[in-house]
Amino acid sequence: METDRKCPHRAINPATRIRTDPALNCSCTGSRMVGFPVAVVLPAGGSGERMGLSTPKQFCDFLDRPLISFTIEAFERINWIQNIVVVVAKECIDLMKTIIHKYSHKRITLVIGGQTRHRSIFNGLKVFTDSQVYDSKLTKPEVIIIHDAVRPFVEEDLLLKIATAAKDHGAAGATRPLVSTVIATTSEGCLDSSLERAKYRASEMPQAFLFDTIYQAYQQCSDCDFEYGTECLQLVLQYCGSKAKLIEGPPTLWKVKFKVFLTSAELSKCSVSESLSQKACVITGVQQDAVQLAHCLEKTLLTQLMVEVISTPVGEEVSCIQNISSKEYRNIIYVIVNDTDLQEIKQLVESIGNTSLPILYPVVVIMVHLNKSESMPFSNNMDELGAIRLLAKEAKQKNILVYGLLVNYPKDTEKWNDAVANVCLIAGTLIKDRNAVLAGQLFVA
Ligand SMILES: Nc1ccn([C@@H]2O[C@H](COP(=O)(O)OP(=O)(O)OP(=O)(O)O)[C@@H](O)[C@H]2O)c(=O)n1
Ligand SMILES: O=P(O)(O)OC[C@@H](O)[C@@H](O)[C@@H](O)CO
Repeated sequence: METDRKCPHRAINPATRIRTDPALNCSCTGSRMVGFPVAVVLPAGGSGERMGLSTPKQFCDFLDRPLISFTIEAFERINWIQNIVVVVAKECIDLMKTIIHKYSHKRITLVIGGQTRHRSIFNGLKVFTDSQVYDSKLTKPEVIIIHDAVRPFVEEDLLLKIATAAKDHGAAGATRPLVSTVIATTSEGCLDSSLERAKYRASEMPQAFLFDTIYQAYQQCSDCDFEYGTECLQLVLQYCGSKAKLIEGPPTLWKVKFKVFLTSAELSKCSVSESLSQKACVITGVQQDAVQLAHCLEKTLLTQLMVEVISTPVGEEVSCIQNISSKEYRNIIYVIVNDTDLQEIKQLVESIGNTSLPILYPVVVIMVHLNKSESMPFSNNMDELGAIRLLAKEAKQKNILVYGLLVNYPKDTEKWNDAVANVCLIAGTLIKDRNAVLAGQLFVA
C-alpha cells in the first residue's frame, strides 16, 4: 500500500486515493495519543450553596444545556482518555443518567459522591480499585486527571501537558496568576501582613496525579483534611512528598462559583459564537463548476462573512486540513459536483474531528451538492444523500454539525444567480445559528 508522501504514518488507497486513518501521534492530522493509560474523575457532587439556587450549579442550564454536559463533552472528544468517572450526589443520580442519555455521552461511569469534595473525589478513585464494591470493570489508569465538573472550558492541549507532567513528577496542576494581592488579617480584623504576590498563584483545575500517589494520599488523609481541605496538590505533598509541577493555564480555566459566573460564561460563549460566524472557507476539488460556484459564494457572502476558497487537488486533503486548523476555520462549505458518495465528506469530518477545532465550539460543515446532470434529478439520489443524516449523527459526537444543501445547476444565468443567492442565504443562516437540531437535514437552494 502506497504511503502518504507528506505523512509516513498514513497509507493511501490506490483505488480511491483516499488516505487511511492517521496513525498514533500523527502531528500531520493533529490526532494525539499518550503512551500511558489516563482516566478522569469529575467531582460533581456538590450543592452549589454559593450560587443560591435550588438546582446544584453543575446541573444549571448554560446556553440551553446543563453545564456538566459541556464539561463531559470536552473530555469525551479526547481519545486518549479511557474512562470518565462522574461523581454525583445520590439524589442526583437519576438526573445525571437522564443527561447522559439525552446528550448521548459515552465512556461514563457514575459514582455516588460524599459530604465534601475530597470525599467525592476519593469515591471516584475507588471505582478503579474496589471493583467488587463498585461492580465496575474499569482498568486502573497510570495517571488520573481530577477536574471540577463546573469548569466547562478545558482544552486538550492543557490536559496533555498536565497529564504528561503528572507522569514525570507524580502530580501536576493548572494555575492562574493572582488577580488581587493576598493579605493576612489579625483576630481584630486588621491587616497582619501582605503576601508578595509574584511568589503566589491561584490553584485551578485540571490537576493530574500518578494514580497510586493520589490514592495513597487519600488513604492517609485525616478527617480534618476530608472535611475542610480544598487542595489535592497539598495532600500528595503532605502524605507522599510529591511536589506537583505547576502549569499556567488560559484565562478560560475559571470555575462557576457564583450566579454571575453563569452569565459571564454565557456572554463569553455568545460573544465567541458571534465571532465563530464571521469567517468560512469554501473547499472544492478542481472541477471548474465547483470552483466557479465557490467564487460566486465568496463574492456574495462577503457582506456577511470573510470567505476563503480552497481548491484542493485530490491527495492534498492533509494540507487542506492543516490550513483549516491553523486558520481556525469553524465554518466549512464543501462543494461536490454530481457525486452522491459521501466518502469525501466523511473523511473531511473525521480529519476535523482529529484537530482541536471542535473542542470548545461546534464546527459547521455544509456539504453543497451541485447537481449538473439534468437527466438525474435529486430524487434519484435521495437514498445516498439521505445517508447524510447518519453521518451527521456521528459527527455531532465530535461537536461537528453537518448539513446538506442541494443545488441544481441551471443553464439559465438568472436562475443560476438565484440559486447562488439561495445557497448564501441558507449557508449564512446555518453558520450563524449553528443549530444542532437541524444537523443532518438536506436543504434545497
Ligand atoms: N461534596 C461535594 C462538594 C463539591 N463537589 C464538587 O466539587 C467541585 C468544586 O466544588 P465547589 O465549587 O465548592 O462546589 P459546591 O460545593 O457545590 O459549591 P458551594 O461550595 O458553593 O456549595 C464541583 O464540581 C462540585 O460539584 C463534589 O463533588 N462533592
Ligand atoms: O471553590 P473553592 O475555592 O472553595 O474550591 C476550589 C476547589 O474546588 C479547587 O478547584 C481548587 O482548590 C483547586 O484545587
